[in-house]
Amino acid sequence: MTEPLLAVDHLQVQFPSRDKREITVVDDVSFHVNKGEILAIVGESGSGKSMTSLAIMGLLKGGGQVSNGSITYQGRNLLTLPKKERRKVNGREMAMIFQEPMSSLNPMLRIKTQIAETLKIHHPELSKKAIQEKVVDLLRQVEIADAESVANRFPHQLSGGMRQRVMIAIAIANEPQLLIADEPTTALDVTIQKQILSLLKDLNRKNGMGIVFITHDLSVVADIADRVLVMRKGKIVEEATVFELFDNPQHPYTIRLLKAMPTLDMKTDTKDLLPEETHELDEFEDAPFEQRSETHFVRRKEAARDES
Ligand SMILES: Nc1ncnc2c1ncn2[C@@H]1O[C@H](COP(=O)(O)OP(=O)(O)OP(=O)(O)O)[C@@H](O)[C@H]1O
Repeated sequence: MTEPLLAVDHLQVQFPSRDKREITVVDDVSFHVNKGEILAIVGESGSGKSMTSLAIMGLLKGGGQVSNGSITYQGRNLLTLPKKERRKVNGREMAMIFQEPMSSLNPMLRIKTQIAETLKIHHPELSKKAIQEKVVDLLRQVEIADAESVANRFPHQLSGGMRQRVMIAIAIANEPQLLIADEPTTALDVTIQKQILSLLKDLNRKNGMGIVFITHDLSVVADIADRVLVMRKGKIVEEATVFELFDNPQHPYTIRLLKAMPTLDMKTDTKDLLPEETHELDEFEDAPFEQRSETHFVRRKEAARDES
């Protein structure tokens, strides 16, 4: 078997508490990401998804620490890597995007300056002209039409969707093999959300970039994931391919999450739903066709069947 891109083994993350006892927020978590794969981590708020990804990136704050386990990226344990080496990994080999791009963009700097900075850190040999060209090229890669003009703007002059595209441009600037996307579409409206998902899928296909996609939204999982981890209270309760998860969920928590998701597949199975949930389902069935994200899933399933 080929070596995975990322292997997380028995990861434990703890925070100190006032009474000096440690609070465990990620508990004995093990999983891997293969090259070119999209792995979704799904679970309710507080289940430990973000803490897992921040631990991978070495970005835990507020006293949070990896207290046990290992994180191996392309054969190297990131937890024991010297600081200088570790810094080289972030941004160059793996990158992260967040729900709110404004928290990562500097409001005082033009978009071109911010993208150029990332390029310069990892490629000091590039000339000014080469960097300028690469900035525009990156904006085009994230499907920004008027790339030259956008490069000259400040973050507040862009819409939320455009800012997320800029963040993706910064993340992919040095062609990382792994992108960690923490709820990158949650703050966006449905249409823009779909465009960003489709962009990430394209980048995954074209560049073979592995993606860890963190979300609480199962319709996003159905749309984008190859494999899924379900997290609850800091632990992984289920791991499956996307098709297995939706067709044959094993853990009661996964089943509960799926039941809370209005889908066409579940249209005929409403016996376990509360009256208000059935009402929501009725409303959903009246919703425009394109809002029914499960149709993507049905299409994906058909395509996978055709391929095999
Ligand atoms: N500074 C901190 N000190 C102690 N506990 C913390 C701290 N920051 C986060 N936590 C706890 O860690 C747990 C996991 O949080 P995490 O952000 O990983 O959840 P999540 O699944 O990503 O949820 P969300 O979708 O809301 O971001 C939560 O119970 C949270 O309260």
